[in-house]
Amino acid sequence: SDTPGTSTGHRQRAQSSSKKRGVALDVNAWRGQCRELLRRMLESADSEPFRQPVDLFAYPDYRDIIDTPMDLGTVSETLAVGNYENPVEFAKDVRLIFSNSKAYTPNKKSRIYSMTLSLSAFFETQVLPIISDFKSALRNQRRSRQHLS
Ligand SMILES: COCCNC(=O)N1CCN(C(=O)c2ccc(C)o2)CC1
Repeated sequence: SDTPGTSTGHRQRAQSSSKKRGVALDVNAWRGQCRELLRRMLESADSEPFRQPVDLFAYPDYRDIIDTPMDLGTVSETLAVGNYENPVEFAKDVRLIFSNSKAYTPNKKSRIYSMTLSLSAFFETQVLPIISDFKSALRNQRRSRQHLS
């Protein structure tokens, strides 16, 4: 505005969440959304083999094949202590669970591998909007900070 002494003319409100195009653009919303997604996966019977680390006494050759074991309990703990910076890092660990299972399975008809397939199909549909909402919130945040005087 041109009234001397007022600075509202060019300053954007640099809020963490602002309404834009009907979506709440909150750069922190992804964490609660990922916790809820994990909760829904953990309640599914398909996640049973993936809730805890692999028992190396039951599968003694597991580490010959798998370099980086991962499980939903570990992902849950990492999220809870704040060690994921964004939903992309979270999705990378969850996807590691599924790629480990695909690498270890002796054949594509194994029961545990088939559980991986249905669980990962569910995961991918649910995590996509979480990641795209986070990226648009980040773009919006950078846009509004950029114009700050
Ligand atoms: C109750 O869960 C205990 C911890 N979980 C496991 O021990 N496992 C889960 C990971 N895993 C496989 O993805 C896999 C693919 C094909 C076969 C035969 O196993 C190996 C077994």
